[in-house]
Amino acid sequence: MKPMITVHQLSKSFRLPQPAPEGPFRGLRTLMSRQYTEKEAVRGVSFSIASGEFVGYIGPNGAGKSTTIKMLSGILHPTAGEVQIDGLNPHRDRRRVARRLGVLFGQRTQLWWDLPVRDSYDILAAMYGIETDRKDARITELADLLQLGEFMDTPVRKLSLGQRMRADLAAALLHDPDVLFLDEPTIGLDVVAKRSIREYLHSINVELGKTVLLTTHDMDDIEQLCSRVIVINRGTIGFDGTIDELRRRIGLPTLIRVTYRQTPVLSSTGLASYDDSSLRVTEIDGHTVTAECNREAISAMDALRLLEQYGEIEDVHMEEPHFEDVIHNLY
Ligand SMILES: Nc1ncnc2c1ncn2[C@@H]1O[C@H](COP(=O)(O)OP(=O)(O)OP(=O)(O)O)[C@@H](O)[C@H]1O
Repeated sequence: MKPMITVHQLSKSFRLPQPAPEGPFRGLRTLMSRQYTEKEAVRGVSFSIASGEFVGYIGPNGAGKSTTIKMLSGILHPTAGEVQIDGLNPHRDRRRVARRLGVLFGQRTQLWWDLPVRDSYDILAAMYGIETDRKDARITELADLLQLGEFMDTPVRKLSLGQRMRADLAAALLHDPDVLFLDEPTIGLDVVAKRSIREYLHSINVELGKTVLLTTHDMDDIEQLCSRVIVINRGTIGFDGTIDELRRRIGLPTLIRVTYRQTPVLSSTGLASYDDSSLRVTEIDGHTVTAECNREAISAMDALRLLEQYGEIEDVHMEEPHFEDVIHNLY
């Protein structure tokens, strides 16, 4: 599939005034200083995203996510490297790229706070040069998809956070862009609103075929929505692949909890015989034994066969490592 977004050796450095020595008016003296330090926020980042992909762009605070997104959308000039959105350069072709891009910042709205939602769409449509007929059809379509009907005539400041996010999502989609940059679209939402936003995002990708780049600290968003994840840390890409590949790479163990019909013939001295890298018993509680299984080294079936030697198994429970824990290990 042809690439929709191409990023090649992208870098961004910020020049910061060097802090003045301790003393009175330190802040002011720092501002006046002619000495600078360079902060390399993004360092030689390269990736390519195909049309129709849904990609998570994640990393700890200060990793360089927003700086990358700002360069991708033409807001910031890179210090080095190149970006192409469907073959266009966001800095040289800013207007044309803006028509191809929809951007949602969960932390701040692009709607007019005191105006009814509908009026914000009118203003945005005028800014994008969308004709009245097309605009009306588009708003009807989006109101239907995102269920905006009940608050279309309500001022933005009176919306709940979940409603506001849906209204903002419609604003990002109004000009029918091919690519969406979503920055924390579920931030602050309760579980019900989160679920509905995730469903909308899924259908925007699957039904409308939009290419989506999602930045979030919510690992459930990533796990439920993204086919691929790119991890940035201290300005460089640490991982680019599927969620399964990421799990395998981090190699956190699967937990197997086995309940035997009788007390298993497994004493604390017996633990040692399991204690290799593939299967390690971590707890014995009455009839129940918990073991950590390294799925790279041993299959779940073989692990169970091993555990079967110690009694007749009544029940088995398996727990994959939480994605949040996987990511914690990566950061
Ligand atoms: N305009 C700026 N001037 C100076 N430094 C900046 C500027 N913008 C970002 N930085 C620095 O660049 C680094 C990357 O910041 P960025 O906002 O891209 O991180 P992030 O991954 O989006 O973080 P978060 O998850 O906290 O939003 C940080 O150290 C930040 O302080």
